[in-house]
Amino acid sequence: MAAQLPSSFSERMMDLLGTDYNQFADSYKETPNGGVRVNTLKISVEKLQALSTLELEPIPWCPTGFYTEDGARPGKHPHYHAGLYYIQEPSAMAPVELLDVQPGDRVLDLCAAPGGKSTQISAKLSGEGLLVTNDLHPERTKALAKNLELYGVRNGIVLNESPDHIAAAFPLYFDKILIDAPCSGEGMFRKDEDMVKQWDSGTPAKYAAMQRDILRSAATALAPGGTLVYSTCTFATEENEEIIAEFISEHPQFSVITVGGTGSFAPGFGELSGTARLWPHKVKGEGHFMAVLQHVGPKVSAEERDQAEVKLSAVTRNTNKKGTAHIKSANKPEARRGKEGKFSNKSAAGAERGRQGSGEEQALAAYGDFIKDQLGWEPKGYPIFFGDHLYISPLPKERLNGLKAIRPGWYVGHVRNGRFIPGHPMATALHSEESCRSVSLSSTSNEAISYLKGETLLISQERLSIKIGTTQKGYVLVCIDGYSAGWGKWQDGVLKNEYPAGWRWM
Ligand SMILES: C[S@@+](CC[C@H](N)C(=O)[O-])C[C@H]1O[C@@H](n2cnc3c(N)ncnc32)[C@H](O)[C@@H]1O
Repeated sequence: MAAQLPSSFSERMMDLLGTDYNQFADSYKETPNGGVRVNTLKISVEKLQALSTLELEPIPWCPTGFYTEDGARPGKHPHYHAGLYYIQEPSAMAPVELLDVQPGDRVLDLCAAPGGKSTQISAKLSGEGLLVTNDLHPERTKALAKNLELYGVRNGIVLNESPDHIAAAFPLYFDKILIDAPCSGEGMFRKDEDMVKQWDSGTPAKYAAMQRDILRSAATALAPGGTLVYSTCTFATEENEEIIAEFISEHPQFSVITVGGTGSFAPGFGELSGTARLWPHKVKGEGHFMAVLQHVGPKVSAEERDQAEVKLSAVTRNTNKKGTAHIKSANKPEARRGKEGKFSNKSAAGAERGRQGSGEEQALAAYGDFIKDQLGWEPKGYPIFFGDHLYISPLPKERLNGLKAIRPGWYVGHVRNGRFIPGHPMATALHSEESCRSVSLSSTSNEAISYLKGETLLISQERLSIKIGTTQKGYVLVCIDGYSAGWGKWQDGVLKNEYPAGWRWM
């Protein structure tokens, strides 16, 4: 690391670490470790290990994470463009492991951009349940949305909201919440010199105020019995143990689950020894802090919580003197809104169409034709239109009323002149066997890179995988080593490239 550590930072670290300080300071002479995390939404760890030319060394705290060797350029490989792995700092893979996400959970990632941890959560959800992923800063939500798309997430909603708005819209709603808090970033000094330049001795106190507010909002949105993981990439105790101690004293319904002192995790300081730290002089990774907070209330299933919300909203409506419902539609539980909109279910589709008017009805019909021909199966979820653009969402539209949704669900495409044009994110989330037409390009051939550069390819008819009863002409799912990367349009031996300009290989 070329930049000098600020002297007030070094003095504080000497006080904190005592005799360990010299070892800590020496770690700044070492090169930071690089890492990749396998995207198990698309490929298993074993298959990636067999396929990849990268030298992969396991990261102890993340079964899907691997150190990459010095000088490796994992971003310059077609596998990266097929979303097979996410490039992530090794310590940053730890918080989601501690959140213990299970398929079917409702998960909120409150401070999520650019999306490293959200993509990790999605992989653990395996397409079941819900991920609401959020960032306060509008510019940063663009990268967040793009990463969810690159990694093939179908059950994610991207918001650009303040945590208190989210808490008001989803009270007692989530099984798991991650707060990867904005922080003074001291743990990243070795990796990112800009963090050193932006730091002064007042920085931790400034962030502590934000962290306090974010934690309070998260406590409101967590369901009884739920789990909240709070993490930072900083060393300052005022952003770590002190914040957690204050939170627990204000919220006695939470307790700290002990992880510090187990495996690679060093204990937190003082009474908060159950919280965990990753130290750059003790593990191969940058500095991190994590606290696992458990709501002590009895666990209640999502369905029971929805039922309770229905009863509660009925009571509040009845006791409201003006006789009007004062729970905004954004708070209505799914149970009151019936089942998911389904194109094959005539009654549900009819109701949906009735609400949406004839333009959307026609657009849904065009979409229905497309998926019948291209997929032969129907994606699960609620259809949500933004103009001509269609999303398939894990939540009904009304659930998102009043919230700034950057992506209300899986973007499947748009309708132009009555025809459905599939979107790039639809392709990246499909497995080759889920598309009636596909072609696989080898990552070791020039073809894969030509495709990623946006070039037209010559592909003979024999190379297409076509399901019985499907015509050859039409949209083709283009895969790299068998894993989806985008669309092409095939006719008479020519594959017209549909890889979007903003995503191309440079
Ligand atoms: C440490 S970064 C998150 C990194 C991300 N979790 C990942 O793994 O890629 C913290 C994020 O919090 C966002 N942020 C800052 N203040 C916030 C707030 N009050 N509410 C929500 N997000 C906030 C920042 O824009 C930043 O993207």
